[in-house]
Amino acid sequence: MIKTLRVAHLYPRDLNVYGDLGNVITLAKRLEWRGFRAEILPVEPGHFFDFSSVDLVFGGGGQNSAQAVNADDLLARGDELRKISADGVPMLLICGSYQLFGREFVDADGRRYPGLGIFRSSTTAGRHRMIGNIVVDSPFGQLVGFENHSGRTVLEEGQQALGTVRQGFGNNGGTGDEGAVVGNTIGTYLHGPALPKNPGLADHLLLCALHRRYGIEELEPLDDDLALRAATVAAARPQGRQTSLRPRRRRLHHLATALRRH
Ligand SMILES: NC(=O)CC[C@H](N)C(=O)O
Repeated sequence: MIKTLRVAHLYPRDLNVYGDLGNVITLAKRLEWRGFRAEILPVEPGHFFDFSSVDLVFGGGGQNSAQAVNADDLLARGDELRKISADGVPMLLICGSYQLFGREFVDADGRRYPGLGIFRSSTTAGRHRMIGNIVVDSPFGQLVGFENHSGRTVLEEGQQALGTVRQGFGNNGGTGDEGAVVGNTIGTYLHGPALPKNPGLADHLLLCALHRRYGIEELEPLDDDLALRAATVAAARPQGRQTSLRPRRRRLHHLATALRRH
């Protein structure tokens, strides 16, 4: 029987800006490439959903209007989500979802949306949007992505951030931190989507879920990760030295070089 992970995808129609669906696809493919299987379960507003047998939760980003439409529905699922978060079920929340997993989100018109309070954070929308590429130093390596948010998220004393902003705005453009982490629940502003560009973060979430469900202790690296890592290292070498990368890896080399230039 193929070992399977059940992935709850929060409001896939509404909270899915900037290709955030690509995160779910990445989780599924990185499982399949290793002989596992992913069962993606949409959580739709107004529909019953049982989180008790879920192995991983993903929520994408969305406009203020999309957040407003789903805020009450998410709040109604708060007890279940807080319980499984405390039980160690890995979760990745991007931007709009991240904001609603904090204590509250106040939109540009001053409307308050109570959050789940899993992150000890509060978000207030400002007039100025924070848009652009972002680089974050984190325990999962240097994370790269794209951000576009007006919400300024402030972490309370003692609330762990995902990382430190090396380039970009991060939580609020002022405190230098990005994202938030509580146990295996991770919030971040990284769109892009985040996980294809940051395989270390993707595999962290998968390993948490595989260990919790099947006791698996480690994941073998995937060929592309090694190639991408090799390509990135090669790109950092002084120019002029021929790399021995195969054509496919050479493409990755050029990709890594192009990425480093931005
Ligand atoms: N990209 C997003 O998810 C945006 C979240 C929220 N509407 C904001 O602008 O801050």
